[in-house]
Amino acid sequence: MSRFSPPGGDIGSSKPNGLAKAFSRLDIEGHNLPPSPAPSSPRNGRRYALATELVYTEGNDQYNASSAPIYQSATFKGMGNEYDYTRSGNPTRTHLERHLAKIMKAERALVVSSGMGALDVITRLLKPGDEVVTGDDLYGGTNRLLKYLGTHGGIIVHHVDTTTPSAVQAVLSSKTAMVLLESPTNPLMKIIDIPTIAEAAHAANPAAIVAVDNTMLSPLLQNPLDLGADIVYESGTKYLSGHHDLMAGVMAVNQAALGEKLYFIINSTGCGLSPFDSWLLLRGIKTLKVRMETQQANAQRIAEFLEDHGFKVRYPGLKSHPQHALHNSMARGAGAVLSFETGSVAVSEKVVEAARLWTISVSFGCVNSLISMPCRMSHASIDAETRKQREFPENLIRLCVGIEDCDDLIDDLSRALVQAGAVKVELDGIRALSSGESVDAAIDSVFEPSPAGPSGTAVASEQTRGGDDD
Ligand SMILES: Cc1ncc(COP(=O)(O)O)c(C=O)c1O
Ligand SMILES: N[C@@H](CCSC[C@H](N)C(=O)O)C(=O)O
Repeated sequence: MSRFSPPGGDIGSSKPNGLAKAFSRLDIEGHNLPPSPAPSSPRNGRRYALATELVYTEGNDQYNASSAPIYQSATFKGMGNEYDYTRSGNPTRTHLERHLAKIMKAERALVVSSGMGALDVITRLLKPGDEVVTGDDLYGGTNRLLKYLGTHGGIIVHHVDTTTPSAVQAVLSSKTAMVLLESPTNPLMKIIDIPTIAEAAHAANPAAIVAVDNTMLSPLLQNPLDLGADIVYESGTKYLSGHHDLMAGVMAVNQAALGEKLYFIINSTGCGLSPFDSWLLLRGIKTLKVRMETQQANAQRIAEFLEDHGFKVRYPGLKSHPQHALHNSMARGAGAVLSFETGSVAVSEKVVEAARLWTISVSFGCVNSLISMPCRMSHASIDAETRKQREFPENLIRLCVGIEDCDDLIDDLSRALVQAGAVKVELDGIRALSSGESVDAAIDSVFEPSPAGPSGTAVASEQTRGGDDD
């Protein structure tokens, strides 16, 4: 029996039930959705809104458990049943996968042990001699895996500026087996024209697979499958789970054959998500909308705050973002990651260290706000020479905005900027240093008796990280 179309489709059941019959696979918009623990179409055929789908899952567990049970079992008794061994399939994982297929508007979703695990599964579709076209701003781990495949797997990888479709077009050919995109990119927040590039890739080679990493936005804000991608994947470690308490990778497709290939690799390599992590991820997904909306609103305010104070800020929610309109044509929001520059690596390090509410940490998507320096942390695996060639700003600070009170976040950031000497303190507030302005002078000006600055400025010269309450 295919794991894709089990009878009944509900957790804890191997028998057909009424739901599969009552709800057509095709909704009114023509989405061909899998049998699922959460019916996509209410009785009038209209699709439920995502907010409803995120929280609504249904099962026919023998005790009517309202929370999907965790099938913490490696093996299942019997012969020829739907489940025999958790590497091949587990009811808790299946429940999550069907729920994800629904919210990702996909025919099939699959979950593995990390985002990198998902990319490993996807790139196992390649064979030696195949060409991959990808960006010049990518998550460091993605860059690392592609470099490994280029060195040891006989894959030819083209890193080009994917913000310029003509640069992509120039390297596309019948040998292009995969186009791998992030939009927004991590950490420069560049926006990629997914529909245009997907169309060009398929024109160059109809068999080419366009894979889009949607980690930055989650299915709440962007659906790359609707934009021409063949595979969308995400690090479920980030927004989908939301609490930095699990690692997961998610893939979704609309082509059944492609789904079967990915499933074959997962079963063969044994990277399927564990039952407990599947359950945790299912729980996290339910609050995706409320978390992301608060995080995004905070991010927008913080991006505007930094821009208003003279910093170069990269956030697609800002009108000044060069691809603001393109982003809005593909997505329903700008997400909650932004990056900005101070103009000096030393100053940026001081800002990161001076922040208190903003935890120094890699990753993003958590309810807590995080601050990092990509070149020292998440992107340190890209060697310095390559970063230089790709004009990666070493002084870049990345902010991953959480759900805290936004005024508290801005106060803490203001104080850190002042304390680090990233700003001049003027009569009417703080201002980013212009290029050539001395950091020392700015620091001196903080220590001089000066009129009160903005909120947080007055304490800046007294507090240090690890001070009074640490
Ligand atoms: C954009 C992006 N894709 C993929 C990954 C990999 O995910 P994971 O850490 O879950 O392996 C990360 C971060 O790690 C990421 O930032
Ligand atoms: N040491 C890790 C760094 C993980 S970075 C996680 C995340 N994608 C981010 O962008 O912060 C590694 O080497 O992979």
